[in-house]
Amino acid sequence: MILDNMWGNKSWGKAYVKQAVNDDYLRQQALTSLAKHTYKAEVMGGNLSGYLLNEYQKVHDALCHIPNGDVEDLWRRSTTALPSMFSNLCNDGPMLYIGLLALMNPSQVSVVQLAMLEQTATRLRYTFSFAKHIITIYPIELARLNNFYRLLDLKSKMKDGCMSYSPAAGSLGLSLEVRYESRVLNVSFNYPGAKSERDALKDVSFSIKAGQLVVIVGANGSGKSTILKLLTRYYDTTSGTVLIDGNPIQDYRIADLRSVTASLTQEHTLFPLSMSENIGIGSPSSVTNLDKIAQAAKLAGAQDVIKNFTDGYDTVLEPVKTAHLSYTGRGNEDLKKEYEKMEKTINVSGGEKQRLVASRTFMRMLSEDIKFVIVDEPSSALDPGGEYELFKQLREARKGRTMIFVTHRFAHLTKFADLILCMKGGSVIEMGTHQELLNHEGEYAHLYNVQAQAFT
Ligand SMILES: Nc1ncnc2c1ncn2[C@@H]1O[C@H](COP(=O)(O)OP(=O)(O)OP(=O)(O)O)[C@@H](O)[C@H]1O
Repeated sequence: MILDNMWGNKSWGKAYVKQAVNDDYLRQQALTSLAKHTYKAEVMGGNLSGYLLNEYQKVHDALCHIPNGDVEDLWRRSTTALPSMFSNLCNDGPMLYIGLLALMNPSQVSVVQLAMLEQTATRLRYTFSFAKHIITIYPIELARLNNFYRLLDLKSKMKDGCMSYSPAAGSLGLSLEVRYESRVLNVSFNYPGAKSERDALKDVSFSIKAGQLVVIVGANGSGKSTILKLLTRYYDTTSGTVLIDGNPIQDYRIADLRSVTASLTQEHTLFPLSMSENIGIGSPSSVTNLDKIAQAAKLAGAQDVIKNFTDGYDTVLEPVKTAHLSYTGRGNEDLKKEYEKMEKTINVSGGEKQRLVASRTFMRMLSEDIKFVIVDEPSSALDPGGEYELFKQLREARKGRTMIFVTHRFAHLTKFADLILCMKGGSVIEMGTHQELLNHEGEYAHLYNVQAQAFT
């Protein structure tokens, strides 16, 4: 009985399954999970922390600031009996004392004294209840909230620049629509803490004019993705300079650069949010614009994926854990079935996931003032027809913006490219157009012919 009371009230030793069904609570859990490391690149790259913090604050207010924990954790905290035993003692203790006193010496205790004592005891009980909240719940809640804010306020460790990158800041006489010009001069780079002797990039130089379509090709590990990371300032060069519109990339505010960049990489992932929010978050200011979301889904070929689910755009993907099966209930088949029914997850295939993620990038391209688009192997799970269509739509949605593709399956893309960079061992070994490089009969021609043969 005492153990039962101390360790979680009435559930001690019993088998049970519980589920949280409150929409606000579930959204709070989903938003909290976005502070995890797995989403870091996406949250940073999409400048999403402001939007997510705002959404978190809304749901936190809607829940009247109840503690943020998983369903079992919450229940235990609200029902653990030690504090309530203590507050009961406060209530009953004085009465017990007066009762004993009255038994031993009835003449010393009046009815008024009894009433006053009871009132005092009630007040004390409230005081202890409040103290219980402050002592046990509030610090935990505060720690979780702080953690959430800290994780979402993902400040880059790099020194930020102070120059804004706004449409009026163009240089080199470029038109306002196509101003994202990159020049990489004698750049070498090695990843911080990398064990390899070899630099990831070694004395690389090239120039991309605003509005060009560039394709980077080369073997695994040749440095293709690393170039994109330097051009979007996820890292600073070890030596050499990266210029954006004629200015060193370090001079610009990082958030400004991110705000004009749309990316689609293999690291992009789905969030535990609805399909529509997963797409709409590509442009937080248009997250409720369902027409635009549908247009973005269509461009990425995701509309059929969405139609497959009864709840369509409202389907919540990779939902958070909502149910709890008690330890003692694990051997109980009926309870287990009940639990599995409650905890069923929404699964999408790898290719469907890539289409949904690509919809987010299209959303960004449709709604934001994007100057630079990077695409890094976003289609490994798509069938060849799907990949061809996705690349075609991306090319067409480009509308004069600077765009860089990194892909191994480039045969249907490079003939549209203004510039191809062919990489090997961290260096750009050839650059030019498709025809120039074919005529050169070097590494690019070799890679191209290997791909072409596979389709003849
Ligand atoms: N975060 C990292 N830390 C340390 N080394 C890294 C990191 N990322 C990449 N590298 C190394 O840097 C080199 C270039 O990697 P990069 O990812 O740019 O190649 P890639 O050409 O894009 O390869 P793939 O075609 O396989 O995607 C490789 O030797 C790789 O092992």
